[in-house]
Amino acid sequence: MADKLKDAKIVFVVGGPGSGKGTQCEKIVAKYGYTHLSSGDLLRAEVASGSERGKQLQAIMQKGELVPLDTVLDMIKEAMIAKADVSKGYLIDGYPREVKQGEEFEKKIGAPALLLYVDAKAETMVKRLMKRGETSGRADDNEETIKKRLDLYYKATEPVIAYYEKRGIVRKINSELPVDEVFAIVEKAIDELK
Ligand SMILES: Nc1ccn([C@@H]2O[C@H](COP(=O)(O)OP(=O)(O)OP(=O)(O)O)[C@@H](O)[C@H]2O)c(=O)n1
Ligand SMILES: Nc1nc2c(ncn2[C@@H]2O[C@H](COP(=O)(O)OP(=O)(O)O)[C@@H](O)[C@H]2O)c(=O)[nH]1
Ligand SMILES: [Mg+2]
Repeated sequence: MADKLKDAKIVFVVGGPGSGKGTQCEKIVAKYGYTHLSSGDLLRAEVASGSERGKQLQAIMQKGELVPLDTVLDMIKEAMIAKADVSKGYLIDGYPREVKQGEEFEKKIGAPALLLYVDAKAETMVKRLMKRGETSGRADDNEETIKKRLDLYYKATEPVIAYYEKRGIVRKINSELPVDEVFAIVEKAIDELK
């Protein structure tokens, strides 16, 4: 099964909550036809299905904590395999959240060619999430959970960036700029891949 993914072009999209990962991924999809897999969206779909597993996930996500590694990884892998015949490449958005998640991904699926590090100040991220929370309907877009998500990001996810920097595949994107200017930097990084 995993053979299907052997030569897949894989891009990790990493950054704090509200940094603009999803926004940039949409633009990459429109221009390059990559398959966008947001780990958070996959988890929210499971919650929305009302399954027993979904109920457990909801409780964890509402607290801003990380769901068990295998759960997310299995979902991503399944979704990747489903698109393997048509996909030009994969944007893995919001994953890995910790170094261990990256290691397991590489064992079970493959190595990333690029890590897009979407970088914004904490203050900017909080502002964007509070604004998004007005309309997103997301249970975790509230002040208390946002704070926990940020803390966990700095503690668990920033080390992921250092880990891949040693391999020379990190491209840091300043997402304080307007969306289109951010995308101009993103395009350069994606173009280098071809
Ligand atoms: N690999 C992942 C991805 C997501 N989550 C859970 O799903 C929640 C929402 O994830 P995501 O949508 O990626 O949220 P953020 O990164 O906070 O940012 P955004 O929604 O703004 O993209 C996280 O807080 C966490 O509880 C997780 O445990 N493991
Ligand atoms: N000003 C500005 N706002 C942005 C930018 N990128 C995203 N946003 C806004 O910030 C919020 C969070 O963006 P999203 O893509 O969901 O971020 P994610 O949490 O990293 O996936 C959204 O409401 C966007 O409209 C950007 O580059 N500039
Ligand atoms: Mg997102």
